[in-house]
Amino acid sequence: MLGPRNERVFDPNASIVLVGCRGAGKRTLGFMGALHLRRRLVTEDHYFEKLTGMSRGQFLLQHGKDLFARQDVEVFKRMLDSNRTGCIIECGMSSLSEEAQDALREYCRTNPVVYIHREREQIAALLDATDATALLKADEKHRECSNFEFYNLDDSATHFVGTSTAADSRQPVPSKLLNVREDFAKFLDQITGRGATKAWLESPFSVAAIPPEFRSYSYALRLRLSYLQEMDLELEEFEATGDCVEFIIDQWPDDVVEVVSKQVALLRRKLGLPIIYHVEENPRGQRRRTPEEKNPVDSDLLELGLRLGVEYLSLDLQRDESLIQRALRYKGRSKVIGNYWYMGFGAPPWHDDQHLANYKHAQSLGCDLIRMARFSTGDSPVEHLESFKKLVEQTIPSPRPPLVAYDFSVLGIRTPLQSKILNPVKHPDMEPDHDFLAIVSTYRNSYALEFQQFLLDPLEFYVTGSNVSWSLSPAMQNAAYEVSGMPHTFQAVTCSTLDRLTQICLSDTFGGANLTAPFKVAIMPQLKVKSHHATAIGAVNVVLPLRGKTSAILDHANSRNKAGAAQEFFGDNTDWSSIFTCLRRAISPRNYVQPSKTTGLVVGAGGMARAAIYALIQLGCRNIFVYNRTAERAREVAVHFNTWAGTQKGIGKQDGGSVEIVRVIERLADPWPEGYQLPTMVISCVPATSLDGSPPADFVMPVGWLGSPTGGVVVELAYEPLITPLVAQMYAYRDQVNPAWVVVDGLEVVAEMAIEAFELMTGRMAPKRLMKEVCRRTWEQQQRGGGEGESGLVL
Ligand SMILES: O=C1C[C@@](O)(C(=O)O)C[C@@H](O)[C@@H]1O
Repeated sequence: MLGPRNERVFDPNASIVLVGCRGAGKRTLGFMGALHLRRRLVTEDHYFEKLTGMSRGQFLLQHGKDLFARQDVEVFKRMLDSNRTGCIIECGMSSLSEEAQDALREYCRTNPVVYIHREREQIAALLDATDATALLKADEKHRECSNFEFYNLDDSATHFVGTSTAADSRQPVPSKLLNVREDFAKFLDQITGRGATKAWLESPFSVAAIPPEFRSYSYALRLRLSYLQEMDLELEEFEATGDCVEFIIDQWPDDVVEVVSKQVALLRRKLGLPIIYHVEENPRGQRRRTPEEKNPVDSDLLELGLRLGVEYLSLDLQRDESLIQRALRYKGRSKVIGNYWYMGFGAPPWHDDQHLANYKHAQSLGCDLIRMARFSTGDSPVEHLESFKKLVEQTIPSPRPPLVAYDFSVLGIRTPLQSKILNPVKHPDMEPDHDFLAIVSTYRNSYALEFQQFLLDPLEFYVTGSNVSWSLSPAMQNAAYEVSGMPHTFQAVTCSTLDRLTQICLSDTFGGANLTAPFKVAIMPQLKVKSHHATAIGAVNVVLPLRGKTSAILDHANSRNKAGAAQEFFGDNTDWSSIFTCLRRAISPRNYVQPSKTTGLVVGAGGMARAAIYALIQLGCRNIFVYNRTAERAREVAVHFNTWAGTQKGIGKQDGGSVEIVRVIERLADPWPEGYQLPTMVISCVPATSLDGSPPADFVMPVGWLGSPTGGVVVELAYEPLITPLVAQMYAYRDQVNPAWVVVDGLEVVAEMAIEAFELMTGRMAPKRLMKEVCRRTWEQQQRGGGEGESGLVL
């Protein structure tokens, strides 16, 4: 039997329609979505005016209610019809009419129509009290004429992941709506199917590039709705405790749709992991339900998960046929994990033909992954499961859906590493409680076991360059290895010759290195593979050994954390991406980049300045100015990027000629270049201490360049001292003149670099909060004249 046709895979460029109540945040999300996907934003009000030549209010006054209603629906339909691709369409009040809803239902066949909603109390607070009840009631209809939904979680539902020592009262405030922006971008990437491909093309070794089922080992953190509801959990503490999270719905409160949507939004925001969405048929501790009672409820809940755009839907294939068919028809771009659970005594042994038949059936239904778990009473030696896995490999030609299979008993799963992928794990603080997998290991312990069983090897990692003894990276990386269960080591090694660097890299236990001067550019010719960002910048700061047995990148990526000979290396650049992350986090909605208008200023002309320019380009900025004490070097950098931009589709000319997106400012005394807005993004990449006998740059902004009425962001890369002349100037300016300036200090950026380097080097999510804390703590210890950062080796 074949699975039903998937009804919700649309052309990736199909316009996305946003519907929902007034006050749900459609306009803001529409704006953010259009920026993220680089699409045109069409709003109903604007479209009405464009077609009729007057606003809706004016039309109503002039033509009366009946004509207005007819006109409104006509405009609505035309708006949908003439903008079928390449847009984000924000619907206004018209979507409350029946005729418009019919049109939306029709549109759902070809395009994503997203119902935007948020906590009812919040909407009610925004609306006129008399309106609120009626509007919210009418709003419920939107669920029936949409095919996706996005729960617009209040931004304050997450606090900024930062540190809290006294010195931090000056920490940058994250931009308002940053969380919402990131959640919505992730949602759009999922429903358009562009997320994984984009990550893979840009940086094939990044965590996001390789889905958990394609990693050499991966773990799913089990989180039950009942835990989340009953326990007062700080979800941030679940950071980096799995490769994905399995959200298990095991109770049905009255407002279950609201509760589940909100939990999915919270998990997405706070854990940042792919979600496996599972609706449990017979949860322990709950009353047994009749099939008539449970099938419709569970079927609706499965559909809700798919509407919310979860990455994986877990579907029990021993359930009612119509429930299975409905989920498969609606699957969209979510991957379906087809499950067979044998939970009681008398489960067929692994060599029973039933299991292979089950696998084939799940495959024929179109499942993307297949999961089989079997209650075992000592009747099933480990070898049986292993032979079953081999049988699948030998009899089913590839590509075949990845298999997750394990034995479990009343004591939990047999061993944490039974299945290679999506092994269940729990959070260390969590009681086993009423989980049928009574005991499962934690992520850390399971991962540590991989090393104990020699599946992975302890490796040596480095930060190296001519001046690294004070690097904060060893403290951050070693702390991260410790909490992640990795027996690796990370040390600072002062070295300045390529020969010596090559010697380090050729060791069988070399895991990877962070590079600083003088290697970032000099190493480029020696690298077999580079990310395309590193190629564009012309510099790398992360080097990894390539130990795959084949030339496939996936094979190399999955050989991380393993020792052995490596002759070839991969290079990437986390300097630009960490600056990019810090800028994006700090920029306010009023200063969102508008390519033709927004201006950026980069101070310096070394490797870091190149990374900063590239970060600005990636943010969409096309007016970038560079100032450097030696203007000649700034000119070289400008030529590099202008030539590169000329070869890029969407940035420069199609003929490959040079385009001027980077320009040089010769002197600080010069007025800001005429015809350009004052800068709203400033990145200083010059040292604030004296290096090699030359005087410190001590850069401060000429006051005349600081006049942006909407303020902006200043990113300072130096952190010796932390309060550089520029940071001090900006604090004062912010306090006395314009509070709309945000200052990001050097520790914030260097922690972000280390986080991204950890993920590239190990393929695992970094414990971000911990690394940020260790960064500040180590820096403070160094200031007091001691601490971990000092212990670099000199070679
Ligand atoms: O600039 C930095 C920071 C760093 O030098 C460190 O010490 O952690 C490591 C470099 O790779 C990175 O480019």
